[in-house]
Amino acid sequence: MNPRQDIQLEQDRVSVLYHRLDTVRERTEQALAAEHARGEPGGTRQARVEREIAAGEYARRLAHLNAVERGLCFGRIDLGRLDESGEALYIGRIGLRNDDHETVLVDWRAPAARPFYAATPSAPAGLVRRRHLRTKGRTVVGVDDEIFDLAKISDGDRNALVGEAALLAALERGRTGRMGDVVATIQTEQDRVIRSGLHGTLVVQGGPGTGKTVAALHRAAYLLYTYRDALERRGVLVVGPNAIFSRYIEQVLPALGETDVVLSSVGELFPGLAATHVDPPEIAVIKGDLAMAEAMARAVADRQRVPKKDLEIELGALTLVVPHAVCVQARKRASRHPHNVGRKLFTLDLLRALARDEARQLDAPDDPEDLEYARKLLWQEPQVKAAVDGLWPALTPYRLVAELFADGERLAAAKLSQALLRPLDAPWTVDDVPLLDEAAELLGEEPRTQAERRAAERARAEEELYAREVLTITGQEDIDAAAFADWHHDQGPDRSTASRAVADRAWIYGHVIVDEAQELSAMAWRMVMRRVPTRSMTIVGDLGQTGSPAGARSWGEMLDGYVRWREERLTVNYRSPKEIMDVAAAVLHEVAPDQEPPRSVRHGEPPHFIQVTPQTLPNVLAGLVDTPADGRIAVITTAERYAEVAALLPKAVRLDPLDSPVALLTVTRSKGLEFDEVVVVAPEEMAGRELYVAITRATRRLTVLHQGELPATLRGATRGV
Ligand SMILES: Nc1ncnc2c1ncn2[C@@H]1O[C@H](COP(=O)(O)OP(=O)(O)OP(=O)(O)O)[C@@H](O)[C@H]1O
Repeated sequence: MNPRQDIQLEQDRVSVLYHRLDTVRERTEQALAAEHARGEPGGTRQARVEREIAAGEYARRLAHLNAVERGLCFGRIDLGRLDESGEALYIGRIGLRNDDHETVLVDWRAPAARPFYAATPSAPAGLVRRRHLRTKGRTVVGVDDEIFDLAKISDGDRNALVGEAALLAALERGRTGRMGDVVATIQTEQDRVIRSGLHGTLVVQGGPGTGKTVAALHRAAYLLYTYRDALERRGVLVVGPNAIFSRYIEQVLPALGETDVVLSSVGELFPGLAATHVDPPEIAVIKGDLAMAEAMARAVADRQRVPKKDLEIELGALTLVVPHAVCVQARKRASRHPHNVGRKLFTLDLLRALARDEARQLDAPDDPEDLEYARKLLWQEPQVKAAVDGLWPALTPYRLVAELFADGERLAAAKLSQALLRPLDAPWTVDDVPLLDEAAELLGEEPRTQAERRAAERARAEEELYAREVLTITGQEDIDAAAFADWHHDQGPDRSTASRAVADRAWIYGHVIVDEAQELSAMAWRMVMRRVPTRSMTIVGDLGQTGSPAGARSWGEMLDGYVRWREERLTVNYRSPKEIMDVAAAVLHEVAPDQEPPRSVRHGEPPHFIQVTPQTLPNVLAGLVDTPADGRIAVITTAERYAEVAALLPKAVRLDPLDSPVALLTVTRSKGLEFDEVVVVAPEEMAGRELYVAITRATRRLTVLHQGELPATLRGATRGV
């Protein structure tokens, strides 16, 4: 068959698949419309609930069907023989069946699709051919074949790329400013990461551009497909380095049909706060150290005081007294509990003692009911409240941490450095967030919230009971009563698992993915681990790129205390051409000699090195960013140089870095992103690891502008160029 016939053959098949998609979509739309039509006001509560749940399910299904329009089918595998007797499976973004319930399209995540990604010439997994279909809209524009012929395997084939032509075509495309999915071209080593089981902690170590982020996101989609029952209710959390990064990746999962995943950065993990400020390195190191957990406990204990002598409270003509020993005993009893729970016990003990003293002074009989009444009255006295607040105040995490850092004596009591001192109204930093979380654990809930929670639990139990009844009456016992109650409680699909999870600090996720994980401090790990007691996690990062002074130098250092983890490595760089990666490898060798640089799959332009002076920098920079380019440019510099360079690029600063044709970023903010062209300004002022991150953001062209002498590692590289 010649290529045109192949394309025609596949076009026929792809047209059938789109036709099927249209049919399924139409049927779902009709079913949804029918549910809405039934939705006239009135009817029993039970009927309304049934309608709502069915409509929600259809709406979800419809959104999913709409999401897979682009690139519905992208692959075909042939098993057995390449003639009529062989079997061909088509691989796509979702699974489809015909009216006879036969599979006509295999979901990329289904076990049957696995050979499409995992087969190599030396281990073809029963395949005789793998075919990538290139489509534009609904039209097949090309096919790329790999024929597996065991007789002709060479050594080089053992490391072969899956669908090399399709892969290279995907990599050559200009970047859009948003990460896209790669379902059609997932590589074998990435496939291993994606399909690794749900249980336990998987660490994925890989150099820049090896597809750690993209593989982690496809893994989320795979896990949700394969373990939907286990994950749908608890949800999946993806933690990234900052909000720009979250926006950079936010389209990947919806394009794979998954919308119910929480994307967050460490600065956003405490509900109600979105911290972006960063501390100076020496402060970040202190706040990130695990010793901070004990210091926070000391800071809380410091807010649980007793007077040096007896406690005396003047109430009109009376002076009520609580003996010192009673105060000490009350504190001892209460301090075994979280602070805000302890406050209640402490208060009760003091009120008891005060009521007894009052009765004694008034010669009143020692009657338990009278005493209880007296206690209640005493609690209404402002002097009593003020005394308790002075000794054992009700605290929120914000108040505890803000007052700790604003008071030298409190810092000293917690055995913390005075370097942490700052104004009471200082903005919250990213490194404060794990401390607020720690504080929330130590403080426990405020009594009022606890009462609210109990009420909510009662209401919840009633809802589940009601849901069970509805499902039994309507003969839908296969639907999970708790999920049904959730849905009903939330009045439809709007309040999804994700939106409930985001708002609840104590939410426990079914799986947590941490990206750029090398940047997390020990305290940040402590916070993340609270959200996933099962330790079902995927941790992706690169120890060669650690920028935070409180970040990881080894995975064991951060993780061994929590879990026994397994590791996969990604070794191929899909982002930067070999010429750029060679320069990066020299830098890596200097800063992290134990880390292996990834192998690039493409060739391109060698990097350009230009020496500038303060006088020539504006013109040189303007020349680089003004030249009409067919892609997106990032200018990357240090935090110290940012303002100076920003003055030269006012437009770049005004626009969103992900949408602007020219973006200006500090190294920290460029983490995880990529651009067609990168201009590095002031490499001589960057730490080695920063330099490594900056130069590995480029997909096509790298220009390095240096004023002083080039860093030694780059000097070697220029000689080779
Ligand atoms: N199998 C693939 N097919 C097509 N493109 C791919 C594939 N794997 C990775 N890429 C592309 O390579 C680029 C780098 O991927 P990604 O950002 O996931 O790498 P990373 O390892 O997270 O990098 P970094 O450590 O620098 O953040 C992205 O544009 C991604 O889409």
